[in-house]
Amino acid sequence: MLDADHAHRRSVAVSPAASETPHPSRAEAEAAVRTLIRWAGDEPTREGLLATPARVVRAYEEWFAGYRCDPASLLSRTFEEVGGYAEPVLLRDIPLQSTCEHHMAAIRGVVHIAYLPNHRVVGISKLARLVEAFGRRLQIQERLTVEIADTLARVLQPRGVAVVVQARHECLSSRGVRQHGVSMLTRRLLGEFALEPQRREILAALAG
Ligand SMILES: Nc1nc2c(ncn2[C@@H]2O[C@H](COP(=O)(O)OP(=O)(O)OP(=O)(O)O)[C@@H](O)[C@H]2O)c(=O)[nH]1
Ligand SMILES: [Zn+2]
Repeated sequence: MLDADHAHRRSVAVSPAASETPHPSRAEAEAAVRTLIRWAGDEPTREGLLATPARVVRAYEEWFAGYRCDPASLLSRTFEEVGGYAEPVLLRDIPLQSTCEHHMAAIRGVVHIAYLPNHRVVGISKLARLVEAFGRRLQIQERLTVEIADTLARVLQPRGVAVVVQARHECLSSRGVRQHGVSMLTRRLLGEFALEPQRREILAALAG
C-alpha cells in the first residue's frame, strides 16, 4: 500500500516543475519547520507548538497542490454542442490564492479569463481549476498569467484568449516596503483578442 508520502512523491514526479532531486520525506519537512520555529525565536518543544510542524506540512500540501496536478488534463473534456455559440466566454473574479516565490508569502487576488471558442467549449469549473493548478505553486504573477493563458490556448485552441490577474502580495504589505493597499495587474492577450478593436473590448468586458 502507498503511504501518503510515497503517493505525494510519485505524483510530484509527474509535475513539470519537479526536479530530479529526491523528494524529502514528511519527517524531513517537519524537521525543517522546527528549525524555522527555532529561527523565529520560539521553542518547538513547548506544548502549543508540538503539533505545528505536522500542521504546517499538511497546509503545504494544500498550498502547493498545484505541483501534483497536470493543468492541461483539466481541459481535456470539452463540449461541441454549443448551438453555434461563437461569442467570447468570460469568467470574472475567479479567486486566486498563490505563494510568492521570492518570499514564500501569500498572493491573494482574482483572475478574469475570456476565450473565443473554436467550435468547442470547456466546463466553466475547469477554468477555476486551471487557476488553482497554477496558483497553488511558488509563483511570480507574470508567469502565472502566462501559464494560464498559454495552457488555454494550447489545449483548447480557441480563436482568442485573454487573462487578467489582479492581486495583492503580502511580501509587499507585511514586510519590506510595507505598502498596504497596492495591487498588481498583469494580463496576456492572445489570438484575436490581441488585435484592435477586440483587445480594447475584451479588456473592458473583463474589467466589468
Ligand atoms: N515582478 C514581480 N515581482 C515580485 C512578485 N512578487 C514579489 N516580487 C518582488 O520581488 C522582488 C525581490 O527583490 P529582492 O531585492 O531580491 O528581495 P528583497 O530584498 O526581499 O526585496 P524587498 O521586497 O524590496 O525588500 C521584490 O521587489 C518583490 O516586491 C511578482 O509576482 N512579480
Ligand atoms: Zn514576495
